[in-house]
Amino acid sequence: MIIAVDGPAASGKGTIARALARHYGLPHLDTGLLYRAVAATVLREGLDPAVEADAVAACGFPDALLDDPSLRTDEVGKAASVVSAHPLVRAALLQRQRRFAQQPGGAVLDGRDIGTVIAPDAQVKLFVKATPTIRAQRRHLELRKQGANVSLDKVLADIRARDERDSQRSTAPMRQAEDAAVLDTSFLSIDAAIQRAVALVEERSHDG
Ligand SMILES: Nc1ncnc2c1ncn2[C@@H]1O[C@H](COP(=O)(O)OP(=O)(O)O)[C@@H](O)[C@H]1O
Ligand SMILES: Nc1ccn([C@@H]2O[C@H](COP(=O)(O)OP(=O)(O)O)[C@@H](O)[C@H]2O)c(=O)n1
Repeated sequence: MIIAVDGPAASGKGTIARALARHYGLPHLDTGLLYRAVAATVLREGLDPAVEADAVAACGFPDALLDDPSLRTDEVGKAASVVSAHPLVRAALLQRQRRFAQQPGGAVLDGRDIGTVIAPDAQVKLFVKATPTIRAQRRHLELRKQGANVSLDKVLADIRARDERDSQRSTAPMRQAEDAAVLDTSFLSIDAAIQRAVALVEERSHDG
């Protein structure tokens, strides 16, 4: 079974995807990390995320970089959103994600375009969302725990800018697949959101 989990920043899609992978004993890929690895490589080399050739040159990053906690910073997230708009960057990362999705036994992937581009035939597609204010509060808390000193207003402005860039780009924009089930986590605890996600997977995987 392939489970595709998409949604905007800090909606809770990673938390849900990890929990589903555990529940069903499936491997999980956080595809945002691939774009973050490209972005971190570009920034480290003093190159410009907005220049497509600079970002493409960074697509050969070593696998070990995916475990680096510095990929989780806000600065890298923002640059990831910039590099991910380049069609050649998306093309360079496509096969790796498709191979992961199509491994025998299935997989859980989370990102922005899993249900629409990477695994359009996935048996189960979830689109996880929450209001921008709630997502900003969650991300703010996370950044504070990392020791970052940033205001809630700034985090909210960044979330809105990222939503805009991710949904307006021409290649593989973030959007809900027509056959995706929406899971709004705004007023759900983490446990309740996971329970709801498992219930949706059960419903959908028995449908067809
Ligand atoms: N339903 C929820 N209620 C409260 N906090 C949540 C919920 N889901 C996730 N979080 C927290 O919000 C932050 C972002 O969640 P995450 O799953 O990483 O989002 P995404 O992968 O969509 O960016 C994390 O700190 C996570 O623990
Ligand atoms: N499948 C994906 C996953 C991430 N991305 C991009 O990568 C950026 C970082 O993704 P992420 O999932 O790590 O970010 P968060 O949602 O955790 O903040 C996003 O803003 C997207 O621009 C993408 O374009 N396609």
